[in-house]
Amino acid sequence: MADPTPSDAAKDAAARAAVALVEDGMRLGLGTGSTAVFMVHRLAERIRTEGLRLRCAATSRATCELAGQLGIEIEELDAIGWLDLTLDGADEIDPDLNLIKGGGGAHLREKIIAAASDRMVVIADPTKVVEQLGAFHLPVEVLGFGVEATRIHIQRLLDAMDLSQRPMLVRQRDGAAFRTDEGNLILDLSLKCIPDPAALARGLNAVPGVVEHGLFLNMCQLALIGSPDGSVIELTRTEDLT
Ligand SMILES: O=C(CO)[C@H](O)[C@H](O)COP(=O)(O)O
Repeated sequence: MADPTPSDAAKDAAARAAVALVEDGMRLGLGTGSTAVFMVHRLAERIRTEGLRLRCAATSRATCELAGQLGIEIEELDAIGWLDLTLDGADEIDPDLNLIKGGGGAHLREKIIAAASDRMVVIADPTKVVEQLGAFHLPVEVLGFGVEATRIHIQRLLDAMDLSQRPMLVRQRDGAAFRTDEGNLILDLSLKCIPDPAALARGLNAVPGVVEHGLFLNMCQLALIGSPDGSVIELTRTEDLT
């Protein structure tokens, strides 16, 4: 196996800190992505060594498969009902802990799981912390049916909001359109910056054919930012401190 990179060490540090928040009997949401992979491994370790009894729901097929390989039983969200805590990665984190997610194309299930949790804790390396959201492309999951009409609606919305935008691309993988776990397409929006994420979220939510976008606003209560030296910084929302 390749030596761990500084970025791996940072992700693992954040993952360890997040898994330390897990208590026996909890109902957990397990996120998706390379940082979440470290978290699932660390969680499996704690289950093995401490015999934690947990009920877990996964945000993607990939996480479900990994958890299964590591001996973590995954249940349907509806079988559990509600979750105490969700641990997930992010593509960008702003000072209010608003997020862009969906780099892995799993943001639909990720948002449903996070919204069904008392608490969402995000884990990341320092490259994900930004002053303003938008340098990372914003993923928008759309139905395949009428995708061109949906694209035109979104373009009009972006024009009306004066959000500069390179051509909106249907995400590709292995030479074909990428399909999400739900069988939908993803449009990646290159916006450079998003001055008013709430207004953009409202606009996207109103477009027929949009299934879910990657803006996670007011959902995350704590971000754990790992560093390659193993230290972890905790970020909380400024409004939660007052
Ligand atoms: O939203 C996600 C998947 O849809 C991931 O959490 C996000 O892309 C971060 O991934 P990584 O930890 O690999 O950087």
